[in-house]
Order: sequence, then structure tokens, then C-alpha cells
Amino acid sequence: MIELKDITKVFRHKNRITTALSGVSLYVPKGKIVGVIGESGAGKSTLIRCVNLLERPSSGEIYVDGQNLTQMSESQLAKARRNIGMIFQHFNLLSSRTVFDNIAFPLELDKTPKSEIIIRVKELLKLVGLEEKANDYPSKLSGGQKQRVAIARTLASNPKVLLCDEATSALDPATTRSILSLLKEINKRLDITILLITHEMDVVKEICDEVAVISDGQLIEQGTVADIFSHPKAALTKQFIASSLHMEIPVDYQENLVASPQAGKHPLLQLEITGQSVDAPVLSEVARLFNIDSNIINARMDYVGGMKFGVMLVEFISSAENENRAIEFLKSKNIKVEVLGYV
Ligand SMILES: Nc1ncnc2c1ncn2[C@@H]1O[C@H](COP(=O)(O)OP(=O)(O)OP(=O)(O)O)[C@@H](O)[C@H]1O
Repeated sequence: MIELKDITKVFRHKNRITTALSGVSLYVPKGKIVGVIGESGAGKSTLIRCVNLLERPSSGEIYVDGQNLTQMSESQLAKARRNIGMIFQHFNLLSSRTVFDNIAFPLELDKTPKSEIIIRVKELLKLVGLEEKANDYPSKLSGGQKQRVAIARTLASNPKVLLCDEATSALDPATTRSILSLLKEINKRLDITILLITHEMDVVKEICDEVAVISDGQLIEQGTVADIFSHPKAALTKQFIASSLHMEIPVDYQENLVASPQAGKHPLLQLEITGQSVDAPVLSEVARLFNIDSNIINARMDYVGGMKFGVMLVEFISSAENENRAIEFLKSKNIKVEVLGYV
């Protein structure tokens, strides 16, 4: 549905040249949700703005729904852009218009008859769960409600593609989850393909089918979310994943934690369990084989791209030799083991 072919974007400002994107190729299949993740300044905004030519690439080609946007005249482009909705971090609502009138705006520009506008806006208000707020002004809405209005407004033109530019970055975690689940519903119910950019792996984990990692203007890794989570290659990808699987160590454990082995102390481990190991009874195996008492401090099961993913903080209590043998045993079962210290 979206294809970026060898996109390069160079900004020239006075005598400074910035290469924001360098040879970026990305394929977004119809009906999928694809995320591009990267740190600040990596080129995410430039990339997503190139898709609808808000930013014209210096070289390369952009295809949306089979049409080459980079070769279109302005009037052809204006028409093609109706298939491409976009939502932003700061919502971009018109403050002098009510919720209803904000959503109606693109339909008015399109000269849609008034009676049709009323029916369509009511449908959209229902879809985003804001029927009660139709006559309110944006200043009276929460961030999450504002983003719902922005989503309804962009859906008014029946786009085939939705571009999300850090759409949840200004929202708290609970509101973020509700907006992400609305986006997922839109993707499934309306068959709208979504390309989003984010700096948070949790967003990718929550709704994306595929992910690409951008660093310094280049895509350094891409694949299905399940694959990337279970076999990340680039150091940056590993860093993003680690941040999303991170588990807080409880304060009383933190106070007792030391970096190297000590008599009377035992290893505190973070285990990341994927693939076949998820359903294997590994803790009872280490208990049996190495006489380990496991003290589970925190544990969570995530579903990432349809794959089960377990993370656990656990203290292993036995002799030092058995503790080490148990750790090696877990590693041999493809469990990622990190010794956080000794408690
Ligand atoms: N209009 C512009 N003129 C000059 N340089 C620009 C322009 N827009 C972006 N850049 C530069 O291009 C690089 C990529 O910026 P971009 O905004 O795409 O990154 P980003 O990953 O979206 O970052 P952030 O998450 O902080 O928004 C940066 O070095 C930035 O300074």
C-alpha cells in the first residue's frame, strides 16, 4: 500500500547541509500496521512527511496504492492525498470550531451536501466515542479526546492510509493505550493501512505488525514485530526492546543489591523467555536438576506480534556452583539471562 524506494532527503540551510534520510526503502503491505522507531533526530518525522510529500524527497520514489506520488502534478497530488490521512502529536484542531465542525471541515472543503455531512459526522463521532462532545470546543477536551477528534476528522475523507506522527507522545499511558486500541480497531474494521512513527517500543509492541528501526537517517533493521523482539540484531534495536521489557527492582532489593558475588548473597536475574521456552517448565527443571529455590519477585507475560513473551525477575537460591550451572542451563534453552546483581 505504501512503498518508499531509496529515499534520500537533504536539507540545505545557508551553508549547512543535513542528510535527514539516506537511501531509505520501506514497504507497508495493505491492511498492516507498520511502525518506524528511532531516537530523537533520527529522521522519523522527515520520513513520514515524505510519504504524503509534505516534505519532497531529494531523490527516490514514493508509491501509495500503486501510484507514484513523486511524479505527480500538484493537482494529481492533491487528489492522491485524499487517500492519505494524517494525525499529529499536537492534534492540530481548529480552536474556533466545535468538535462537530472540526470533523465536518474536510467534508465542507470537499463541498459535500450539508445533509450528508450531518450523517457522516454523527457516524464518526460514534466510531471515536465522542457523541456527547459534538458541541464542545477543543479547549474543553482532554488530550485523548482531542486526538479522537483529529482521528475522526481525518477519517471523514475515507482515506486508505493513515500516517501517525507520534500520535500518542503527548498522552499519559492509559490514554495512549485507548488511542492505540482505537487505531487498531480502525485498521481492522475499516481496512485502513497504518504507518506510524514513534520513539517508544511499547507503542510498537501494542499495535504494530511490522517494525523498522531508523538511526541517523537509515533503516538499520526491519521485520515482523515477533521476529524483531525474539531475534534483534542491531544494538539500538536491543536497547529499544530492553527499555520496553524493563522491570523495576523493588526498593528493598535495590538497597541490598551488590554488583559482584558475595558470601551469603544470591543472584538476582532478569529472564526473557520467548519461543518454545515460554511453555517449558524451566523453573521446576532448575529446581530439580540444580537444587535451586526460585524466589519470583516480578513477572509479566506480554503478547508481542502474536507471540508470547515472558519477563521475570527472580532470585536463585542455592550453592554458588549450582546457581551458575542453572544460569548456563537456562541460556542453553535460549532464555536471555541477565544477572542484575546479588542480593
Ligand atoms: N526543515 C528542516 N531544515 C533543516 N533540517 C531539518 C529540517 N527538518 C529536519 N531537519 C533535520 O533532519 C534531521 C532529522 O530530523 P527529524 O525531525 O526527521 O527527526 P525525528 O527522528 O523526527 O526527531 P524528533 O523525534 O526529535 O522529532 C535532524 O538533524 C533535523 O535537525
